[in-house]
Amino acid sequence: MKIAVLGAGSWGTTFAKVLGDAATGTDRAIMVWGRRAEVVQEINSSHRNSRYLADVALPESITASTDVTEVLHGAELVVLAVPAQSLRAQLHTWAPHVAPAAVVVSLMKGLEVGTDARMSQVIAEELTLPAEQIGVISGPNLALEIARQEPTASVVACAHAQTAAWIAAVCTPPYFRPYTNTDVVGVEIGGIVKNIIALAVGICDGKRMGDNTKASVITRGLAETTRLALALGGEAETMAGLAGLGDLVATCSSPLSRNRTAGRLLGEGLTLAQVGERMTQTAEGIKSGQAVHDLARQLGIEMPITEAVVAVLAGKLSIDELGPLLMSRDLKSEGEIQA
Ligand SMILES: NC(=O)c1ccc[n+]([C@@H]2O[C@H](COP(=O)([O-])OP(=O)(O)OC[C@H]3O[C@@H](n4cnc5c(N)ncnc54)[C@H](O)[C@@H]3O)[C@@H](O)[C@H]2O)c1
Ligand SMILES: O=P(O)(O)OC[C@H](O)CO
Repeated sequence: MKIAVLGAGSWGTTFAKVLGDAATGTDRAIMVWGRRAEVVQEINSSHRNSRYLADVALPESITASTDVTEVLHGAELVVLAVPAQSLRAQLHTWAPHVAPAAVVVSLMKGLEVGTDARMSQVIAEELTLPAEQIGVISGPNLALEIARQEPTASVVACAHAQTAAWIAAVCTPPYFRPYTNTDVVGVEIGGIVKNIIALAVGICDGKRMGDNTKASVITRGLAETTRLALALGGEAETMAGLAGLGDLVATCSSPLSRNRTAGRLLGEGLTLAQVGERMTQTAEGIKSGQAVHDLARQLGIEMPITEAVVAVLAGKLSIDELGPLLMSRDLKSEGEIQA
């Protein structure tokens, strides 16, 4: 079996390792596409990607190339792990090389700015694939912890349960346990919005705020994530699961999170441009925030934390105004779905 992983960053490389470790001793071949020749060369010569994963050793079943034609040739499973805003343009180039029967899986947690499309929708449009050939993997999945083989659960979502089960069976090494779900919308929305909530929690960290504040942001963040997911046809149970609550907790708690780190730097007083200079990896919430905000507006969904974070990112609200703005909202019942 050949598997193509497009994207040799933190999560793409880690997931290639998951795929390799899930099939030790078989003839599975995993080929990774990377933009940077030096990263590709290091994977091939030393079985490492030190730029993203320090000294983690990669399985020998993984090879890499900068030539996407070679990587996609004969791949029955194609895994996508590039920044969300770059996916559509990349797929224009990649589409002719994807086998018509291939199953394509998104590892990405972003919403496309301008179209408000989820990554599974971008894939369906650009590759003209049916829903049964498109999967999504999301959950509390900080790449470095998984690369270090720390036990982790995740969610494999596909509208067709059989495809989800097939994908899950392919990516189950001893340290990674995927659960299946047919709620693609809910799984994607959980992964997208938690990045924005993590920016807010990071801002709290940067302002030296305590755990009550952060727990309040996380919990109300889950409430607004759930409102958006339900409005789009997602399920409440998904938001209480690994791709909802689970990912929100992991991302908002971990110093490894790029989104929480970006928020912390903003909270410490850096400008967005200065944060961008410091970050060497993708913090999807910074760009997806605007798309989530636009989508919520269109649907008439209140997402006050997202709205406030987006206003901060746009320079329309100062960090010091953020807390008072959220605290001065009208009082309401906790159970109000549209609150
Ligand atoms: N790192 C994690 O812990 C983690 C976990 C789960 C999901 N994700 C999601 O996976 C996706 C990829 O994240 P990552 O952590 O691998 O990011 P990363 O920043 O570590 O790597 C991104 C990769 O994409 C490449 N890239 C950058 N710009 C590109 C472009 N314009 N076109 C093509 N390739 C480009 C980079 O060279 C790099 O190889 C994101 O949506 C992220 O939210 C990440
Ligand atoms: O580092 P972040 O903030 O992109 O989060 C990584 C993963 O999505 C956590 O599940």
